[in-house]
Amino acid sequence: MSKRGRFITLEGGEGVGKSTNVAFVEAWLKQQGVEVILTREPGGTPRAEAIRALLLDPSQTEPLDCDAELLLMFAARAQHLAQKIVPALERGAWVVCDRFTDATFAYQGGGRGIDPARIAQLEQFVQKGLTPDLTLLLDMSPVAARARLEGRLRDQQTQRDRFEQEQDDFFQAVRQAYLSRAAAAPERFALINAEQSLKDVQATLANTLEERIALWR
Ligand SMILES: Nc1ncnc2c1ncn2[C@@H]1O[C@H](COP(=O)(O)OP(=O)(O)OP(=O)(O)O)[C@@H](O)[C@H]1O
Ligand SMILES: Cc1cn([C@H]2C[C@H](O)[C@@H](COP(=O)(O)O)O2)c(=O)[nH]c1=O
Repeated sequence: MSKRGRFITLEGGEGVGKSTNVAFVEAWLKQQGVEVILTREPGGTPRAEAIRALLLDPSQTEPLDCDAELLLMFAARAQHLAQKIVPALERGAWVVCDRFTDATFAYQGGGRGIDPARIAQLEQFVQKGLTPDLTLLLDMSPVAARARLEGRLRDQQTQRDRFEQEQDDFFQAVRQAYLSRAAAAPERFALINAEQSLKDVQATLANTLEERIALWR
């Protein structure tokens, strides 16, 4: 039987560079000879991506209830875990995921104000104890990150999704919730200053991966 793979997540607010750096982490791990599955949340499988579209769609006029939003996040996660993440880890592949449950604590907890104890109940119900081995938290000021995001939206000519339409105070609360979680679990989290140049962010990521992976050998 092959050894269980490792589960690495990237987290942070909007526009901090997760999509850019998740690809860097994948390439770095592949260079070490590891089989890597790159995925994202909400989404990662066809049915979970359908739930993502519902969650991000900015065109619906009917407001989305906060509890419904929370449950949809966990419904997508249950599908993603069952169809993709758990089978990959069990056959020994490493899974690199752009956002996971820390995003729920940050956005639905910090941003929407849902009691973290209720989120923790759903986490236990859906994940049954499965948590990431390493979480790379890309941290920067939401105001500076918004400027980056605006550039990307202009280049790609896309409109803001339902979360990207939130105001600065929402993203400040998201950032604080992420930082509190990182402070409470330093053995799992690595805090990365995302305000650096891309070259420096990626050098920090490579050093962090090297150090943390050495501890797993
Ligand atoms: N360190 C950096 N310095 C300057 N620009 C950067 C840096 N990292 C990423 N960018 C640019 O910032 C923009 C946002 O990056 P990216 O799409 O990777 O962020 P994201 O965190 O995935 O955003 P979202 O949460 O909306 O998915 C992109 O145009 C990207 O090229
Ligand atoms: C997993 C997860 C995500 N979200 C939010 C955060 C983002 O605004 C979107 C996903 O878009 P991205 O461009 O892929 O970052 O979903 C959330 O609110 N709660 C979650 O659990």
